[in-house]
Amino acid sequence: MAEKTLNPFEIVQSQIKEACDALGETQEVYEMLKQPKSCMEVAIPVRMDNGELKIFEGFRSLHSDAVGPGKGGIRYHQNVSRDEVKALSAWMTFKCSVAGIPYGGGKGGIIVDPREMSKGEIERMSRKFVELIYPVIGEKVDIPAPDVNTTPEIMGWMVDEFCKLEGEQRIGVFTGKPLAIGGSLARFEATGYGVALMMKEAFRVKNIDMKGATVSVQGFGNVGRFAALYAQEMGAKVIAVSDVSCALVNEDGIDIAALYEYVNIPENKNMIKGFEGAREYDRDSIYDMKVDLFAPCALENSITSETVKRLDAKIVVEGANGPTTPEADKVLQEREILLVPDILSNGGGVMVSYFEWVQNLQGYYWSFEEVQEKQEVKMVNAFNDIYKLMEERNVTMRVAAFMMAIKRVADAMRCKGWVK
Ligand SMILES: NC(=O)C1=CN([C@@H]2O[C@H](COP(=O)(O)OP(=O)(O)OC[C@H]3O[C@@H](n4cnc5c(N)ncnc54)[C@H](O)[C@@H]3O)[C@@H](O)[C@H]2O)C=CC1
Ligand SMILES: O=C(O)CCC(=O)C(=O)O
Repeated sequence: MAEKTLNPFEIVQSQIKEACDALGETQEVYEMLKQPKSCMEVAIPVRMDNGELKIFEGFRSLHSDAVGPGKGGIRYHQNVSRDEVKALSAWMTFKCSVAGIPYGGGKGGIIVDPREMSKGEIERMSRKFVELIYPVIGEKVDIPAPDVNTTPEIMGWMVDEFCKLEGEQRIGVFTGKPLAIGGSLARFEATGYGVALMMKEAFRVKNIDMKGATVSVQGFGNVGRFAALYAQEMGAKVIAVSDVSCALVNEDGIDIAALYEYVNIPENKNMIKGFEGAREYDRDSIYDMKVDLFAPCALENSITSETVKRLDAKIVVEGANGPTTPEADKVLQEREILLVPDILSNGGGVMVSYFEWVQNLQGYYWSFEEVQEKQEVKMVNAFNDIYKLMEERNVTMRVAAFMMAIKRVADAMRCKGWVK
């Protein structure tokens, strides 16, 4: 049977509806949350290296600022769309709420394949994008950060552009910056580290010893590589990883630290293909691995009604945003596979972005260990609260996470008199 929808915006709307119904929330709350407050669309002119002028389409969506300023990354990808950015901004509202940090949700994106551009072209496009979205971002308005294909270096150009327009230092307007200009220690590792912490909690509640437990990770970018690295450090055996180029399998465990070094060699272009410590398959073979835990850390719509049939795992921990479709969600539930949802499990990134922002505003910086300790306490508490709610209300962990998130946002909207 074909999927009802793979449109992430329709998917997030269905998730909001399900949680509002389970909470017995008012129609007003649903109406306020089912779409973003604003979504700016911009045409970004970029002079390419060959002298040609190209126009790229970009977006910045602010889903909600009920709890605080918008917060969320900027994605560069050829499949970015207005609906995708709107959906991602809504997930940010609920992710920040679950994380217990004082932000709403925002997200940005440009329809572009940065692999086809030079560094100079990417820099010019990034700076122009900031100039165009300048009216809707700010340290206390909406605070962007990295996402797919955007890096600390790009955040550096962006913050520089913003501060020039502002005429003063406002470095808290972007997070995920390089350390030399106000980035936080442990931000680069934060999302993947958080995913690994959530793996640890999931193994605990499922009574599976993490030492020697088998794990597969889809995606070996910022999130996937640190999820795999920390999972291995915590004792798990990462037997398969994949990225756009291929899947790598080694039943004795892949040496993730060595693979990390390998992808960082410039000629390997950030890809795992050609690594010698494992067998190579096509990238979708990752779905066929028998493992204790599968972590999708690439893009949306990875686990669909089709691919879910191939999964043989006891736990799924979502590193990506929106990797599981609602139909696949139901199948996982029927098969009693525990799913730790994205708005909880990949919240480590925005949590440490929040710590970066706090450090920027206070002008005083914490050590790597201090940041990771704060992150661990917050994430483990959130896991336990959501797990408890799941048991009490006999719902999935995703519905429980949405219920907790929506309740907090609804309370804020009521306090401001926006809804009854
Ligand atoms: N970077 C961050 O702090 C956060 C990222 N996320 C989400 O995590 C996901 C990954 O983001 P990043 O790691 O930052 O992006 P990235 O650009 O660093 O890496 C993406 C990875 O996915 C791989 N990939 C793409 N298509 C694939 C496919 N069909 N099969 C297998 N691998 C594929 C790429 O090769 C790359 O390894 C996205 O959904 C993003 O929104 C969520 C929270 C925070
Ligand atoms: O670090 C941030 O502010 C946002 C990260 C992000 O875009 C996400 O969690 O999806």
